[in-house]
Formats: sequence, C-alpha cells, structure tokens
Amino acid sequence: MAQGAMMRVQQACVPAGVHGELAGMASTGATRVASVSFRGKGAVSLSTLKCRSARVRRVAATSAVLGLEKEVSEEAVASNAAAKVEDVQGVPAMEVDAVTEAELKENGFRSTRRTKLICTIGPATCAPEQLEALAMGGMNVARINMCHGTREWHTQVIRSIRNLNSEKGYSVAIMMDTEGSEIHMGDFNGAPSVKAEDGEEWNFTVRKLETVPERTTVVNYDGFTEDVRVGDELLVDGGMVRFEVIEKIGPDVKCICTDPGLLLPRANLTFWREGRLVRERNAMLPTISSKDWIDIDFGIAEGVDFIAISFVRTAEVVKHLKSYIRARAPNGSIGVFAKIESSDSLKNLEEIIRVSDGAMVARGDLGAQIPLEQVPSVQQGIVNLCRELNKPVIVASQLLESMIEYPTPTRAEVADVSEAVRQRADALMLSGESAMGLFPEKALSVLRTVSLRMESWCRENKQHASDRLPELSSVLQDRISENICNAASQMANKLGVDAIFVYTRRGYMASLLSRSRPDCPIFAFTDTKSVRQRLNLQWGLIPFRLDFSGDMESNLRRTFALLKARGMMKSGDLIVAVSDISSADLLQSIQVRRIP
Ligand SMILES: Nc1ncnc2c1ncn2[C@@H]1O[C@H](COP(=O)(O)OP(=O)(O)OP(=O)(O)O)[C@@H](O)[C@H]1O
Ligand SMILES: CC(=O)C(=O)O
Ligand SMILES: [K+]
Ligand SMILES: [Mg+2]
Repeated sequence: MAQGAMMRVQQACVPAGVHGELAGMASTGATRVASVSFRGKGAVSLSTLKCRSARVRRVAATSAVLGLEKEVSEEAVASNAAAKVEDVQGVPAMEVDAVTEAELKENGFRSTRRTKLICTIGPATCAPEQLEALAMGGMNVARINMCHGTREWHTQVIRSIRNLNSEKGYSVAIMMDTEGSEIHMGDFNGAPSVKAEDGEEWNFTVRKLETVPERTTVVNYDGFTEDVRVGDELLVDGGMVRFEVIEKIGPDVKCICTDPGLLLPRANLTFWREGRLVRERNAMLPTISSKDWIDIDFGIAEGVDFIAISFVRTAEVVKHLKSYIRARAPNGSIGVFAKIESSDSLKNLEEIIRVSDGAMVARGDLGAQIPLEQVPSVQQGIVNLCRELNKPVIVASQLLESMIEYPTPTRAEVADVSEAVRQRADALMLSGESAMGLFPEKALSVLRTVSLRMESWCRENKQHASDRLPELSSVLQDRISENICNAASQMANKLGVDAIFVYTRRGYMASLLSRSRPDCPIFAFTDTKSVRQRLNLQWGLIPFRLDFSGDMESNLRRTFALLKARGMMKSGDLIVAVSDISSADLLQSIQVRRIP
C-alpha cells in the first residue's frame, strides 16, 4: 500500500454525519474535493461507517459509472435463475452463472466482458447481501486474505458464497490467499489504524503481548532483534511510514519515526541498510509457514477453488503444495497461483510460472521490494510470459486505491486499469477497495466499465493481429490441440462468428482458446462443477456445466437446444466448435455450425 492509502484510511474514519451527504454525492456525482470537507460530531468506527454506507453503494451500483454499458437488471438475473431447464431427475441439464447469462442476453455476445474480476472480501463486503451485490456486479472470484480475520469469519464468508451460488445461480469461485512468513507488525488492540508522528519514539518488540502499550508494535519474527542493526531503516508497507533504529535492548528495538503516517494492523515490514533491502536469516523463513499449512488444510476441507501463495521464491514450494493438494484433494480441483511479489520470485520467474496454475502480479509488496518505476515493465513482462506459457494471470493492488474513500476513480487509476486490460491480463483484483472501502460495488462497477471499453477498443483496432505466441509443447498430441485452438480462433475472427464452443473435461482446450484471445466469447462446456468454477478466472471464457453424451454431434445438438430454450442463442447464429473430450485416437476437428 502506498502513501495515498493511509491518508484515505485516515479520512475514512471521519466523524459521524457524513453518511447522508456521501450518499447524495454518489448519486449526484459531486466531485472528490467536496468529500474532504465533511465535519460532524463524534468519532465513528470504520465498520459502522461501512454498514451505514450500504445505501450509498446501492445508489452507486445502479448509476452507470462512466456511462458506457447497460446494467444487468436484478429481474433479469432472477428470471434466469428461475428458468433453469431441468432434466427428468430434477438436476439442471446445463448450468451457467446467472449474471453472465443476463449480460449475454441484454448486452449481446460481442460486448460481453472478457476480463475477469476478483474482489477481496473484508468487513465492508462480508454480509450475504453485500456478497450478493458484488456477485450481481460481476465478481467472478472472491478472495479471502488469511492475513486478516478469524477462522469463524473465513468459514462464514465461504459458506455464504457457496449458498449464493447454489440458491441464486451465481458461480463465484473462491481464492484463498496465504499469509506467508514475511515480517509484519501485529494488531493495535483492534484499532483500524494508529498514527505514527514525525520524531516519535516507537518500540518494535518480539515480546508476545496480549495488549500493546502506546507507541509499541509487536514484530512476528523472533530473529528480528538479532538481524536488525542500529542505523537501519524500517519501512512499513514499502515506505508508507519509515523508522530509524536507534537502540537495541534485549527483545525491544527502539526506533524514531522519520516519515509519519498511519500504521495498519499487520502491515508488512522490510529493513534497509545503506539503501539496500536486508535479507538475512529472514530470507530462510519458509514461504509456507506452519500457520499457512493449517490454513491450507482448512481451504482444502472447505473446497476453495484457488490457493494463492504469498511471497513465492522458488518453483519447489509450488510443486510441494501441488503434490500436497493432490494427495488430499484427489480430483486435483484446487488451482495453485504463485504471487509474484518479491525480488527472489523475479529471479526464478519462468520456472515458478511453469509449475503453477497461474500467477498474480502482487504490485503492493512487489513495489516495496523493487524500485517503483520498474513495476509497470515487470507487470507487462509477467503478463506476456503467463500468456506464452498458457497460465492465467491476475493484476492486483491499488488499481482503484482512491476509491477506498472516494466514489469516483482518478484519471490515473482509470488509465492503469485500462493498461492492464490492454495487456490482456486474465483478471483484475480489488483489495482494500472492496475489503474495507466505502464504495466496493462502485469500484467493481468501474473495473467492469473500463474493461468493456478497452476490450471493445482492442477489437475495433484489431489488436489481436499483432499477437505472436510461441509453441507451447513439443509433444505431438499437445501441439495438435494447440494448433486446432489457434486455428479455431483465427477462423472465428475471420468469419465473425458469434461464439466459439469448446467441450472439455479438464479445461485444457478452453485455456488454449483463451490464450489466443479471440474476438468472440468462448463458451466452455465441462461436466464437473470444480472445473467450471476454475475456468471462471480465465480471459473470455464463459463456463457452463453440462453432462456429456458419447459423441460430439449429440453434444452439439443438445447444447443448441438448451441454449435456444434459454433464449441465449437463436436460429442462424454462427459458431465454431472444438472438443478435447474424445479419446486420443479420434480425429480432432474444427466445426463451423449455424444454429438450426
Ligand atoms: N478479512 C479481513 N478483515 C479485516 N480487514 C481486512 C480483511 N481483508 C482485508 N482487510 C483490509 O483490507 C486491506 C487491504 O487488503 P489486502 O488483502 O490487500 O491486504 P494487505 O494487508 O495489503 O496484504 P496482501 O499483501 O496480502 O494483499 C488490509 O490491509 C486490511 O486492512
Ligand atoms: C496482493 C498482494 O499481496 C500484494 O499486492 O502485495
Ligand atoms: K496475503
Ligand atoms: Mg502482498
């Protein structure tokens, strides 16, 4: 998190009385300048502010943010959920996310969103109705950060999302993000933040304290007092607040605040000597801590769809976690994402990405470990590499940071989001904006609107023409699939078809099609719930669950009938279809079909 964030958090703790006026602002579109001038009586906690601002968000969500797209109505989603076509046994013959279905029907195939959206869930968004508002707003994946919250809280959030999915027809996947064992500060007796003033003396201690005295913070790493030296600089969250070490006394390290600001609970700590990041024994801490393993067991038991590993340094740890999951969740249904957020991960980037199921450009911590001006080019490099290697990639952190407190984004933020979309990242992620901000739904709506606009610009300007992707594999069977998918995409672009259909059990050909970023949406039909959930995160894929029958022809006919019955396609629509469900000795083919 950067300097700006702490100022806004501070402003978010504004006195009571602000709510009604903020609500008015959101609906009238008043400027951000107005929002800093609110004054009233009595302090109010961040969480109270959040509950009361529910109305603000409702208003925000129903007004087009940047005036581009047509909103999907609640009625449309409800009627889709009700119109499930059922097989004789009462099991839906075909399942698709209710919001995506409404979007397809209302906005048309061409303008349906390709970039996927992830929201970090926190106190601002954990209630079932808040989660539903995000699902309605296009959240494809909900992220829970194991740095924060209790086991009960995480369980509750996961269950609420699963309930929404099963009862209301959404298809929100769940990503668990590990805490990792990097050095961080403790909590401040439950306070949302604590101010450190210029020149103040603070005690950084490794004592285990139940309650922390004033101007004290607990450091989670026992070796801290030995590793740190007098004269070192301590950076909180990559420089939001700075301290200088002046004295070491047993378990306590006395520091002077040299750059004041707000300290957030569990903020990341790095220490620097003569302008360089110090990585001594802390570099030997395990990437996955013992607490992380317990969290991972919990994630496996709860059936999360993705686990994101924080501060990955080598490919080995990813391989280890993947085999751990394979042994405990035999259908291998959890995708492992490597978070690229340290200089070590950049050294081993290609190896790490090759063994992971996807990667996250975690710009928050990354920007604290490498010079900030390198972050944009590193982001582009990671996005390109992931695409080459056929791995989904998420761009995360500070996309709309100012919206933690303001109802409209800055121009620079809109440009940043647009750039990630132009780079063809698979997914964009909200952190504080949705976890603890005042305008979670509106932030999501901005991501959606900006994505749609840039995607349509890319199509109009034939951006795909310049795409050159290397061959993935030297194995013939894989090369056949790869070439079929590339050719199917090219054909779809040239013919201007309405959609590409792919029939896939494990999602392999669906990924390959997504990798070639075609102009039309990709309908991915798969027979398991877990694969359907995981395909949610990949660019341009619209995952359907469908029971397969023996041959391609009957699958196609069945799909046409079901889609027509649900009003999602009509006679005369043109599609390109491929499949990886037939056995290896069957001829793989590309079919071009007009819906009868
Ligand atoms: N479950 C939660 N409970 C309380 N606050 C949360 C929760 N999740 C997120 N937050 C708040 O939202 C902020 C931003 O969330 P985010 O997930 O980016 O965390 P972070 O602490 O910056 O760490 P990371 O580097 O893992 O992203 C956090 O600093 C925290 O204040
Ligand atoms: C998301 C995350 O962990 C980061 O940006 O640091
Ligand atoms: K984390
Ligand atoms: Mg991080």
